[in-house]
Amino acid sequence: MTIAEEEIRKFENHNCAENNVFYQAMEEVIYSIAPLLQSDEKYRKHGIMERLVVPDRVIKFKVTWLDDNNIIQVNTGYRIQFNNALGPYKGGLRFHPTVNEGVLKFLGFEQILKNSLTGLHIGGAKGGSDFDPKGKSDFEVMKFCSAYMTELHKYIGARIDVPAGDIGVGSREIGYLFGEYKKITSTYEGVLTGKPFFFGGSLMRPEATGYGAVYFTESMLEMEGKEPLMGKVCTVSGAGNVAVHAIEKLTQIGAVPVACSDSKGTIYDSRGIDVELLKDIKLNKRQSLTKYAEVHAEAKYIPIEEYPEGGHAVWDIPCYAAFPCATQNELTEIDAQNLINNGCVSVTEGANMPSTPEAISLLQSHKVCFAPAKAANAGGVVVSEFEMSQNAAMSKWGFAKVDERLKETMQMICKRVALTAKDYGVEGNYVDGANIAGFKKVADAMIAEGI
Ligand SMILES: NC(=O)C1=CN([C@@H]2O[C@H](COP(=O)(O)OP(=O)(O)OC[C@H]3O[C@@H](n4cnc5c(N)ncnc54)[C@H](O)[C@@H]3O)[C@@H](O)[C@H]2O)C=CC1
Ligand SMILES: O=C(O)CCC(=O)C(=O)O
Repeated sequence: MTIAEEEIRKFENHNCAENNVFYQAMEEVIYSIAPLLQSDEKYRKHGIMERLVVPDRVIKFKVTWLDDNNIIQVNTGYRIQFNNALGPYKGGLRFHPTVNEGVLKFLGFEQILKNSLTGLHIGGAKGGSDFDPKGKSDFEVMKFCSAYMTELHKYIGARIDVPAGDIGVGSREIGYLFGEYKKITSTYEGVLTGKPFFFGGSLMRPEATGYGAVYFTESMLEMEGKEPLMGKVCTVSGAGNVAVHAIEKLTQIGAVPVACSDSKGTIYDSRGIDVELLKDIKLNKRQSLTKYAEVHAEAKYIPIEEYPEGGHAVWDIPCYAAFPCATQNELTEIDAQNLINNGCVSVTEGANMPSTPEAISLLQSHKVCFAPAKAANAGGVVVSEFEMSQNAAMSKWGFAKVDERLKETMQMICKRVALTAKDYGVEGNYVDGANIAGFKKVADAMIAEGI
């Protein structure tokens, strides 16, 4: 039995229906770090994996709120504080009907290693609720956020745990959450990141994840001796915060992002996505992507039901570089095969774990440059940490400073991941490089801090 198999066997009890995505994330990490466990016995001796896969605490609570018809609604709220060996717990909040403990454990676990890769002092956490903001009025979202914070405020603080946004949580929700925290605690502190700029947010936090994924890709392509993105056709899935800003940065650097998607369908616009229109439809008005095709008749809208099951229309559009920026396991083996058949050279994960393990193996075996989420989408949490620094110092950084530091950090992460992969005999494998480098730093801190 190999070390990886031995380790995976220890954690078989985590493999149940609710934990399937958590188990998927954990299994990938164990396979990647096996050479490290083999070469340095201290990690097993100190039971690092055993300690890392169990969150420090899982906070689960009832959220009761009144809808616009004065009917009582009940949701479940969570905060999973996973690991604070490197700094205060840090990670987003997701509001989506699919949220459960298993999904948040996967996201929190990934966040530990992602935050470690940034080189900043931030631990890993994730939280959220099964509340669905879709179709709710602003007032209902506000009431839900207030009720959620009524419970959450007991567990967070600028030096304890600093939540931010994720799916379904943008600056509107962060604003309401911050307002309630301030009201309950009478404290004006950097307890949340992703705040609107005019009351303590950092410039560029909304753009950071998407921009960062593009910076990472440019760096990876250069390191792998591939042509840069300028002039190249790109495809992006999703149409939320990460996707829109990836499209915006691609457009700024002269690439041609031709596609985006939401849970109902895909837009293909061969002239390049009109990013201002997309922002207005998805980020301001929260409308369906069909509106895009109503304005630009030349663009094609492909409803999800018109594409064969098992694959996704967005990955069947020829591209040089693909950016999955929607949600977990949205890029399947069938999609990977389509990308390969169409000559795709690189795949960058803007979303968290958007590619299935089978898709990753296939892409890597065909030498497609593959940038895993925990490295490539770290830009969001990096600028969140910049926001924490600015709040702590009561200062404000200009756009150029944030952008420059974000770019530098993404380049540093890319280099560190590539060099780690090389050191461990898996040159070009950014998945293994990211897992080993991320794990090693947290593990060393856990050993140094004792049990
Ligand atoms: N917001 C951030 O700063 C960060 C977000 N992420 C990850 O990026 C991904 C997207 O997050 P956000 O853009 O913030 O969320 P968002 O709520 O702004 O947007 C999500 C988008 O994905 C679309 N979507 C959902 N399910 C889909 C599906 N099955 N097929 C196609 N589109 C689908 C939605 O319609 C929406 O347009 C998530 O995996 C999140 O965890 C990762 C790092 C930071
Ligand atoms: O900005 C943050 O604190 C967390 C962002 C996040 O949730 C993520 O990186 O997945």
